[in-house]
Amino acid sequence: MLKVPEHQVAGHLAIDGKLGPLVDDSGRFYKPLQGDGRGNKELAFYESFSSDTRVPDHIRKYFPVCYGSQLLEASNGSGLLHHLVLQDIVSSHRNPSIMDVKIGSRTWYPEASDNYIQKCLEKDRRTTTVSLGFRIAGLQLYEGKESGYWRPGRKEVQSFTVYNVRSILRRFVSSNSSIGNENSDCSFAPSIYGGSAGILEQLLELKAWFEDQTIYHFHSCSLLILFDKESVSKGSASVPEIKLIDFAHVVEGKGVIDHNFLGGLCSLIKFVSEVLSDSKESSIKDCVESEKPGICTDNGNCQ
Ligand SMILES: Nc1ncnc2c1ncn2[C@@H]1O[C@H](COP(=O)(O)OP(=O)(O)OP(=O)(O)O)[C@@H](O)[C@H]1O
Ligand SMILES: O=P(O)(O)O[C@@H]1[C@@H](O)[C@H](OP(=O)(O)O)[C@@H](OP(=O)(O)O)[C@@H](O)[C@H]1OP(=O)(O)O
Repeated sequence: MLKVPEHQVAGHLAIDGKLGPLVDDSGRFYKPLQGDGRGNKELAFYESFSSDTRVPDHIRKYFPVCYGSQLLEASNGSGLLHHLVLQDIVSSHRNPSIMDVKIGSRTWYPEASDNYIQKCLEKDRRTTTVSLGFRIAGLQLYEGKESGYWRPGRKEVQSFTVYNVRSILRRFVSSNSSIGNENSDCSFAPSIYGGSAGILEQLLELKAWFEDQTIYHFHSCSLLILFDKESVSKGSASVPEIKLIDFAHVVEGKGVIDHNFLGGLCSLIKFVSEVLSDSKESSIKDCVESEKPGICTDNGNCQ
């Protein structure tokens, strides 16, 4: 039984009779092949990527598994349509907080039509793409059983400023995220952004590959960043994940590094690093000023 994804945070949504992705109960994500060649380009990328021996195994974990394509009833009732069959990255998470971060200081690419370049340029300037090298394209923050999710709409997301992005990256890893951004406690930063399996280490591993790979240029791709806040707050291990998605505009690298993506990735790494170091500084300060001063451990605890 196919249904609309419960935790889709950006892109084309299969609601109100529109064409969009669907999911099943066995961990599959079905993305309709988009028109004017974008869908075929994305399918061709997955086929090329999955068989490219130049891609190291430790980098493959940052991409969804692709199971090929399948002819399915389109969500907009237009009949049978080819869909990409992908691993549903979210299916193993109960109440995921998710951020879709579109990487790159430009989402257009030289080979695109003038109209497409104009459309992208206008949005890149209006959002934080040009100023930061990335933009938040969508997000949902789980704020507990009572409050549920904070899911800003498309218009609000596209109006985010540099200040908003900085605040959201703090709010994303805060236990008190439902209150104003200025007071986000970033209490989950050490375990979600930090640590050997944290977001920062994963971003740095991806960065090392992008400093060298010249096979692909990942235009208008997103990094999906997700974790289960509830399991973290209960102290159980919740491995935060990053996954690259949306390869409708990937072009050949032709022996040149993807400096557009790499620059945006470095900028995101800088922002995440700042949240992490701020959270450690405030933990040390709390530790020293607490009634029983102790030693502040690496993951921000005071013993
Ligand atoms: N493999 C996946 N597993 C789970 N969720 C996914 C997966 N791929 C995409 N999504 C969800 O769907 C959203 C949109 O994905 P994607 O960007 O591929 O679609 P799109 O319609 O091409 O978007 P855009 O309009 O930005 O090009 C993502 O933000 C994410 O929430
Ligand atoms: O990048 P594409 O594949 O041409 O599709 C764009 C894209 O989905 C874009 O969203 P984003 O990538 O900026 O998040 C859409 O803009 P809105 O979010 O403002 O709707 C465009 O509408 C998409 O173009 P199209 O409508 O031609 O599919």
